Amino acid sequence: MDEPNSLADDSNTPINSARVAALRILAQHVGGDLDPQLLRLLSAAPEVDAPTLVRCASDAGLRARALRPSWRDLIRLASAGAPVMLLLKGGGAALLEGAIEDGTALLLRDPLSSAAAFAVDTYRLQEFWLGVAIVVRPRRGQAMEDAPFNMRWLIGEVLRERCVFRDIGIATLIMSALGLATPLAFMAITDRVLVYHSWPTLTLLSLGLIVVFLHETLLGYAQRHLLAVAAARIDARLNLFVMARLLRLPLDFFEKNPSGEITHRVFQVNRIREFLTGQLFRTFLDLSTLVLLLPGLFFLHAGLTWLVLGCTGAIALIMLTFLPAINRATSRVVVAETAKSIVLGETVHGMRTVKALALEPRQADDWNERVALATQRRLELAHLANWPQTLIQPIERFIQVGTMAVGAYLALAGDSASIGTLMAFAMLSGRVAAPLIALAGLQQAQGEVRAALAEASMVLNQEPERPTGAVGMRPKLQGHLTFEEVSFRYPGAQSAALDRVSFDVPAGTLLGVVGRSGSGKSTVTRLLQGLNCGYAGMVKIDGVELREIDLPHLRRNLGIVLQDNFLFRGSIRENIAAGRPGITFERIIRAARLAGAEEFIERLPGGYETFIQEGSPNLSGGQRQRLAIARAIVTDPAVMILDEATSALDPESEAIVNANLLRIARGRTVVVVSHRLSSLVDADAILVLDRGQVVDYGPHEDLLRRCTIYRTLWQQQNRTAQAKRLIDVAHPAAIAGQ
Ligand SMILES: Nc1ncnc2c1ncn2[C@@H]1O[C@H](COP(=O)(O)OP(=O)(O)OP(=O)(O)O)[C@@H](O)[C@H]1O
Repeated sequence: MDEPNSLADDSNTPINSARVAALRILAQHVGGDLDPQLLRLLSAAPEVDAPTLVRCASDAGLRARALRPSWRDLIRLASAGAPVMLLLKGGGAALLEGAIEDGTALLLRDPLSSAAAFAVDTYRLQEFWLGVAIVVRPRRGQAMEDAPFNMRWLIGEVLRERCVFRDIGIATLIMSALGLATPLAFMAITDRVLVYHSWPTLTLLSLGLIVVFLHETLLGYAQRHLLAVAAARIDARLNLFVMARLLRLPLDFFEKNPSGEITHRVFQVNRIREFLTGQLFRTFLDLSTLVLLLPGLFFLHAGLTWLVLGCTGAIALIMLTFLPAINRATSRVVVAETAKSIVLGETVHGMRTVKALALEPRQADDWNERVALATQRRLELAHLANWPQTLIQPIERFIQVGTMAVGAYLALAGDSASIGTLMAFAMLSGRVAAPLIALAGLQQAQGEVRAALAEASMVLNQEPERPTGAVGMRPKLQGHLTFEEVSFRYPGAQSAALDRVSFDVPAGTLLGVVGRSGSGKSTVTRLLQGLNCGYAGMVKIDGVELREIDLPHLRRNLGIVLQDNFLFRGSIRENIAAGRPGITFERIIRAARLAGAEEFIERLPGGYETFIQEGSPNLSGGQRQRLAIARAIVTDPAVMILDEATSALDPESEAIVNANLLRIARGRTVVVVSHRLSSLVDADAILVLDRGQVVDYGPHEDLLRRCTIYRTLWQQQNRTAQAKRLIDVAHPAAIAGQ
């Protein structure tokens, strides 16, 4: 049996083999299936760290977590039989197989060998363990992942913390029992100490109260701490859930809905969570104290207790009467607030255009209008909500003060209640009424929450791009593209974007796609990326229908460059690697060189480590485009799609990209959508589309001869180019003639 250290230092196997093999074993253990292509990339990577391993497992739909467990945690994990990998120093890994019964040693196994597990104690482990463990758990049941986002689902999530809530509940009950002590002590002081001048009773009561206060303080701290922990955990889970749901939505959804509206709707989840763990939970906690307080009140004075309950019932009635109107007003506020967010999101997102077109006044007017409407709606709600509050206030005051007056009247009329009893009753009665009033108040909050839930579920309950858990085929792609009688209509569109489109492109072809605006060029590339699946006919890559192919696998094998590419915040190196695991720095440099980006990257002060801001304002359009090309080719994809990738570039940048295009195209299929036909002259074949139909397919010279649309487009562009040349020539002459 090899010592674990030797796993890391084995010079015959790649440095990451142990970690990759361990990940594969963990995934198999929980019924997962990792993409072999991804595993190959990982094996070749310079370092496979914990976040990379977690990401790979998550890519395969598994739930993985990196932990820093203590020895006791490791023993617990081993005893539970959880599939766990320990990361070793020097890049190695070991599998946690079990623990010796007395907890003095763990059983580890080499993932690269079939030899039996070996035992290590805590001291030995520290020598070669990095202190990090990866735990992989099976994906949740499909039904659970696809479960609709609704109140039931949310309550289920909240109840996952039921152990914490149980502890909080116990603390609350003890506190409410202790809370009875104060009024009872006052009662005793008034009725016994003051009446009989009893010093020993006073001392005893004082000591007792100090103990009670101490316990109350400690329990209060524990209660708030537990609640904060539970709320934070629920919050974290909700946030993960929201992102997971957002990421699985189809692109169509984001194109149809303004980003401000989506963000606003999604944020409603936080309001719902706050309600569940805040107002709702606290009300139920307070209600639970009634179990002790109500008998206490009845014990003190039954008649007055019925009076308090009667007043509380009246308050509830008032609130319920106003409830429907308040709910309607709340919905109107939510709609107005959403409309506000849309303008805000649009303005921030399109600030460049706003500035360029001097649209500030228009945006400001739009914003002012929406703010005015939202303010009006809020005022209407506040005005309406003011009524029940105004009506309730005297009843609340009566509960606090009136019961005292009624009690005094009863005492004068010969009732047996003592002054101390009345004081104790007055102190307790407020605490009984408050949760009952809050319960009625919940009804109002519930209306707001229901509106927020409807908002959030409009986004979170959208159909996903692909059914959850669907893992399709993962063939090794060569790049043979086939469209067979493909027809496609965008949802809600009047006419078809593609109409019985058929063509066949052998692997390794440089294919140009041309046509007038709206002819369906981009739609062809969208279907190839699996962005829209509701088409008729067949789209095949290497003979496999696209819908059969695993979507992440398909997209990993495609390199996409669009007209306007989004670069993320981070260094140039990170942007080219684009978070893909296993990309070496050499590959990044090679991709940058091939894309013609190397020369400008090296001139930047930080080179590959130069930081670019979101949207990359510190780069020119040409530089951004070359980076986008480098990002697309860094994984050496079988198919590259350039959709108007050079149309926004200046002639010099365009010339650089075009000069590299033939080099980039070597060994892969490249689909170039371009309005500039001159950049497609060297293409192996050109597909001419018009109104969603294939008009012709062939090399430039043939099309020029036989395809009228192509010839017209070519002549139009040549005429423009000729005119430009004439102006260039005429201009200096004109200047010279002056
Ligand atoms: N997301 C969408 N929703 C609805 N209709 C769309 C959508 N995208 C495109 N279309 C419509 O589909 C048709 C084909 O559009 P497509 O973008 O494929 O054309 P194109 O040839 O790439 O045009 P351009 O050269 O102007 O980019 C057009 O009529 C367009 O209006």
